[in-house]
Amino acid sequence: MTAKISIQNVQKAFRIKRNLGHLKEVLQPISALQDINLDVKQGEFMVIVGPSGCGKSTLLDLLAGLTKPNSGQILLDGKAITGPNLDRGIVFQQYALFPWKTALANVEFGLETKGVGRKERKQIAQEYINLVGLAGFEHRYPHELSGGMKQRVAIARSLAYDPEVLLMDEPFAALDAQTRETLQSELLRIWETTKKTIIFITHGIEEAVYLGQRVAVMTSRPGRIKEVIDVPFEARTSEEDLRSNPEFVKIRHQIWDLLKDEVHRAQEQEKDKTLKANSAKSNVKGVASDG
Ligand SMILES: Nc1ncnc2c1ncn2[C@@H]1O[C@H](COP(=O)(O)OP(=O)(O)OP(=O)(O)O)[C@@H](O)[C@H]1O
Repeated sequence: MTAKISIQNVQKAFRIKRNLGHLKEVLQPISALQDINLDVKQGEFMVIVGPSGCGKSTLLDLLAGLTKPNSGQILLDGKAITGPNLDRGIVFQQYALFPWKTALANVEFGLETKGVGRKERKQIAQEYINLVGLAGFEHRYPHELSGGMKQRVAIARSLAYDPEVLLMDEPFAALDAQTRETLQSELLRIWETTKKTIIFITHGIEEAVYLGQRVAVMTSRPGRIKEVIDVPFEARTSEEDLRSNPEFVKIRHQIWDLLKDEVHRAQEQEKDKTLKANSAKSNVKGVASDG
């Protein structure tokens, strides 16, 4: 069976400006992703977890078609992704809602782009407002909604134009712990209702195990897929408290075992980057005062 999404030998590097201690800046390549291979099945909930700076958002941008790989390709239903398209919905950490539009009008937005007529647009948008549990709040503006509610609007907006795949980049990271847990279980319910293929990016191991049918663990930069872990829970949306289930705890440990060295390495890289930046700054100061 063809995968819904197939990431094949993907590499991505950026050229960054570096000041090497004299006033001239040079462009240096930094490798963000290296040899990423991953297939996601139709209707699957795939979570990608990795340390800070390992290239998770870079991978999501590639899936969204916002940037292109330096080599390799990403296929959606067997066809190469060449740019952004309504076949992929994106939910970011920051809500990215239009502040001058109501919740309903925000959800209508993608449908407008798709050319759906006014009446049908309203009706579909209302359905998705209801699906995300916001009935009664459709005429509120973003500034009148809590963080969790704004994120519900963002999810409704991405689903309303019926994308093939939902791409989510740390969508709950900015929310408080209780709102986050509520939205996690709501998202599972929405996933079961809509049967969408979801690729969800997170730092959080518990979030990954709770949401994912499979969890792809990434290495520190340059990001590679270290291992893909199966999370074999049948009824994920059941009332049972999955988080205290011994199997859940076991998988959480297994993922932490895979991640801890990577997190350590990522922290060292971060320290190194800060030290280099500081020493470049003081060199520049030195050169400037000498002159
Ligand atoms: N546009 C860009 N130009 C230069 N470097 C970039 C650019 N985007 C990302 N990078 C670098 O690529 C690496 C991966 O970044 P990315 O944001 O994808 O990581 P991440 O895993 O999403 O991080 P975090 O978890 O902290 O959000 C980082 O070292 C980052 O500094």
